Amino acid sequence: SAQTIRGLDLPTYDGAGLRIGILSARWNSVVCDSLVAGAVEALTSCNVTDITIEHVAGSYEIPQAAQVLLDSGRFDGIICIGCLIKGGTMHFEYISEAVTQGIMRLNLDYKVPVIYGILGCLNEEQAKERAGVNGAGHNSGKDWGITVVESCLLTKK
Ligand SMILES: O=c1[nH]c(NC[C@H](O)[C@H](O)[C@H](O)CO)c([N+](=O)[O-])c(=O)[nH]1
Repeated sequence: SAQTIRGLDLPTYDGAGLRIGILSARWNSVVCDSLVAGAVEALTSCNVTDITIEHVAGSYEIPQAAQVLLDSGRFDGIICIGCLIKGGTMHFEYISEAVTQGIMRLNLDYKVPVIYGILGCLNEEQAKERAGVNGAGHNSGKDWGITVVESCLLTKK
């Protein structure tokens, strides 16, 4: 069978002493809670113990809340977690684009890793597969936990 080449090899890094914030939307919480758990599991595997978890209502609220965390100066990196599921309107497109641009801007303005963990899904099945809900598929939260440590270590070089 064709070996898939997609995905991220998950090395582990020593993230001891890093202060990591996880900012999660409550919309589609079954998915987001699973992603948060995956991120925490990955961070723990990298010896990160200083983990702060905050919640906002929806993905649209994430960039502003992430900016508040960044302005506190208390974090070396942030993982933004949300799940957008396409509905019957254009809401999905508008929120997704705004949140994506907002998170990228924070990375560049603050020079702090702000990891993009906003799932953009066309249906619930896609969301569950990418969040490892009920053990199905792969939990992308694990990727993001490793990614924030790697980016923090690079930033601190
Ligand atoms: O995080 C999400 N927020 C959603 N909407 C709420 C939005 O993020 C804001 O909370 C709301 O618009 C108030 O600002 C979603 N949908 O509308 O479908 C969604 O799928 N996911």
